[in-house]
Amino acid sequence: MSIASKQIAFSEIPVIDIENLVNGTDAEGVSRKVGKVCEEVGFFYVKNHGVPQELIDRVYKATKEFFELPQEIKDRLHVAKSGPTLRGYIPPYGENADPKKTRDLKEVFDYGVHEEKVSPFFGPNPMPTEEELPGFKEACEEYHDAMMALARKLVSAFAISLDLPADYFEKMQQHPITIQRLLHYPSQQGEVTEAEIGIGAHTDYGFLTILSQDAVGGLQVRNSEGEWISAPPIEGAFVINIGDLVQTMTNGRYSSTLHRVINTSGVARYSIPFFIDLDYTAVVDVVPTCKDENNLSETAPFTCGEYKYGRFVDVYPHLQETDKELTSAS
Ligand SMILES: O=C(O)CCC(=O)C(=O)O
Ligand SMILES: [Fe+2]
Repeated sequence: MSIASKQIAFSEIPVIDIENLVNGTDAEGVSRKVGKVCEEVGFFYVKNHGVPQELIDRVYKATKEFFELPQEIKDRLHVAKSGPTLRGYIPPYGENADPKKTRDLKEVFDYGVHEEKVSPFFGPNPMPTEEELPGFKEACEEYHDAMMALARKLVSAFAISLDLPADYFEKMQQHPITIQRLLHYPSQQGEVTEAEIGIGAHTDYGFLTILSQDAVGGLQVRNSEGEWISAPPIEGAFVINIGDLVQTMTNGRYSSTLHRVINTSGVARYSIPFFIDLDYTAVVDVVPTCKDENNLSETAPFTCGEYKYGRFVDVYPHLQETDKELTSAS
C-alpha cells in the first residue's frame, strides 16, 4: 500500500445515493461523499443512478442466453481471434486475474464500441448473429451507452472531490478505452482453495468500474487489515470501484482495492462490469492537487494503453503464447 493511503479496516461497503449528482442539483455534496469512500475503501454502492431496471433486466437475460449458446458458437467468438482488440469470448481458465496463485473459473464475453479499424483495445465487436441470439447485440449496445453516460457523471464527481474542475478528466477521455464485460460464474462444489475460484484476487487496471451483480453474491473486497469483506448484492444498486489509474493519479490517496469472487451458492452467478479507462495515448500522471514533493509516485508518468496492455499480457495465457512465439522467432 502506498504511504499516502488512507484506507481503513472497513467492515462493510458504504452506500451513496447519487440522485443529486445525476440530476445536477448537488454534484458537490455527492462528490465529497464519493471522495471520502475512495480514500477509505475504494469501493462503494450507488443507488438512484438513473439506469432503467428494464434495461438491466434485458442485459441479464441476454447474458444468460449467451453463456447457454452451443460451445462451438462461443468458440467462434474466442478473444484470441480478435487480435489486439481483445474482445469476445473467454472460456474458464482463459484469463487468470491472479495468475501466480489462482485459475479463474469464470466465463467471459467482452465487447466495446464497434469500430472497423483494429488497434489495441479498439475494433469490431465479435457478436453472435441475430438468428443465434435475437436482441443480444441491441441490449449490449444500449447497456454500454448507459454505462458510458453514468461513468462520465462519476468521473466528474471524482474530479470535484479532488478539488479539480468538474471537466478535468474530459481531455483524457475523448476516445477512452472501455470494456463491457458479461460474466458467468459456475458454482463451486467440494473443498474450495485459492488455487481455483471464480476470479482471483486483483485490482482493476483502469480508471473506474461500474458493476452490476445478480442476487447470488460472492464478491469480496480486501480491507487494510487484509480481511476479505463481503460485498453482497443490493437490489437496484451498482458497485463502483476505482482502478489503478486513479490510485496512481491521486498518488495513492484513493485506493484501487483488491477484490475476488467465490461462488459456492449452488447456483450460477452472473455479473456485468463496465470498465472505463483513459484514451490509449493519455499520459497517466499525478493530478496537481495530489502532488507531494516528499512522496513522489514511483510509477507515473506512463501512458494508459501501454500499462493496460502490459497487465493484459500478465493475465491472458493466449497473449503469453503470442509473446513466446515472437521471442522464439527473433
Ligand atoms: O463479478 C464480480 O462481482 C467482479 C468482477 C471483477 O472483479 C472484474 O471483472 O474485474
Ligand atoms: Fe475486478
